[in-house]
Amino acid sequence: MPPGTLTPTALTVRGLRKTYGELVAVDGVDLEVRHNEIVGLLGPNGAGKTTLINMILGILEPSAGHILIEGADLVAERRQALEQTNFAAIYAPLPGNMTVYQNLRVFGLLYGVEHLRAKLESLIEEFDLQRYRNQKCGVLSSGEQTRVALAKAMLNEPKLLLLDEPTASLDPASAHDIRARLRAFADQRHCGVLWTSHNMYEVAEVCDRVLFISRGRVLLEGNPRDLPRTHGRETLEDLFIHIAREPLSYERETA
Ligand SMILES: Nc1ncnc2c1ncn2[C@@H]1O[C@H](COP(=O)(O)OP(=O)(O)OP(=O)(O)O)[C@@H](O)[C@H]1O
Repeated sequence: MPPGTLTPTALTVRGLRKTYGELVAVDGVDLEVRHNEIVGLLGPNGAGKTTLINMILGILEPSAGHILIEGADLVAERRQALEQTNFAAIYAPLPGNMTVYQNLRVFGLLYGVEHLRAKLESLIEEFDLQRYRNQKCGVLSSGEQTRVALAKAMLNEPKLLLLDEPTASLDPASAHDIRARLRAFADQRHCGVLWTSHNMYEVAEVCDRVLFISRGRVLLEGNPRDLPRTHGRETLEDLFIHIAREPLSYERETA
């Protein structure tokens, strides 16, 4: 494929499975994330969302299945695949004893970002971090730390962005602002985003498509604005609660 040509998908997952002894945490998941697309990964606590994301990040080894990032196989072409990826989550804060600028610079050097100084300035501007640039990350509020984590996640201009509850600690205005920035990032950079959230209002606003996962399996997939009515529910939250309570009825429906 000629350089610069986009592959059909940012992420393709086939038959992905992860077991811990008897427990099947992820049970044969197939999914795709296309460019310019924000896909919500929804499911109750313990459904397997973080396990799935950790396998896509190459942190956890799958028990079975394949992961392709921008067409590169995560096992056979690991470096090429991971170079196209980045990640942000509240449980993975940046080192607290370094300043915002130092953190972004160190990650920029690790990623081999070209014109790093200019890139850092534009991200500091974009994420409204000017006031905190010389503050140690450990003293920032969780909302401020989230903005730094998102700026870090965009340093290498990933084609696949994995976000585990990116707005969980943000006030409603900041969360709205971050959603708008991520939407713009996906559209302008032709990036695919896989986004986990327990906030159904947010998911309906920002996601192009959602996947409901329960007990490690994808039960439903579709447009978050249409899915509730298709399944006889008023809202995405109603649908979520119903699936979480009665996952077996949806397994039969999709079988
Ligand atoms: N290292 C591990 N060893 C054993 N079991 C694990 C391990 N990691 C996760 N699990 C189990 O795998 C299942 C899926 O966990 P996972 O963290 O992926 O869920 P989740 O959907 O991200 O949940 P939450 O919404 O609460 O973050 C859970 O039952 C969990 O207890």
